[in-house]
Amino acid sequence: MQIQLDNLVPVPLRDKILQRSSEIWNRPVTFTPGSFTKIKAPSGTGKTTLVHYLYHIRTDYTGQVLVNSKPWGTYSKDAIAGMRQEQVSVIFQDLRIFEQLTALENIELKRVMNAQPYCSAEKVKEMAARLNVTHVLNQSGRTLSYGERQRVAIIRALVQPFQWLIMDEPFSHLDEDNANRAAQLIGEECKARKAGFILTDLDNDTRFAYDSHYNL
Ligand SMILES: Nc1ncnc2c1ncn2[C@@H]1O[C@H](COP(=O)(O)OP(=O)(O)OP(=O)(O)O)[C@@H](O)[C@H]1O
Repeated sequence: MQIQLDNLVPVPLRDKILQRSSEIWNRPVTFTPGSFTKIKAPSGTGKTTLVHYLYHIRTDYTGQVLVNSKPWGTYSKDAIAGMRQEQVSVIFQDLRIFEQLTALENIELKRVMNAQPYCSAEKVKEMAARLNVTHVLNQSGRTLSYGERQRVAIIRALVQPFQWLIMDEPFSHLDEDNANRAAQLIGEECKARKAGFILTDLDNDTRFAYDSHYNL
């Protein structure tokens, strides 16, 4: 799955963006399949906006987001749903944990979406143990801490097949040890699928051997 940007500019940020230079906005960008890609930007400059455009849940932009050379908007709802099940996974900044479900149910919901689940239930337990959330798997989403939610959201994103993983500040609620554990797991899972990722963050970091860096 190829993702490209063609002179993408968010309508609400148009004036601000056109006053400065950016390595993402208002220019052609091709994300190389399989590459580990970091997009760095200060708070409030559009990281979450970009992630929502890449996952096609917001479309208030000029220019285009191209998926396999076709604008997102030209795909049918079924085709988009299929791509979100098989080809592109996401970790939102606001995590989107269903509070009426347990942590494990949040993960299972995604795991069994494919008739042939990509991950076994056993594998979920292994990932939970690696990220130190085994003890909260049966706890209500409502009562999870933000750090626990973030780790559950990471596991949930990793139980499906994907060619691209899109992550919006995925370690923002984690201490150093848990962030490193999560990064290691994400890196392994991407390599196992020969998948790439696009990660947004505020600062420089050395958690991954990034193939590409962009300033938003
Ligand atoms: N739907 C919208 N309509 C108008 N303005 C918006 C909309 N969504 C976000 N903004 C504004 O766009 C700017 C960028 O927001 P965004 O959430 O993308 O930034 P961010 O880089 O992810 O920030 P943070 O690091 O604080 O999470 C902010 O000034 C925000 O107030």
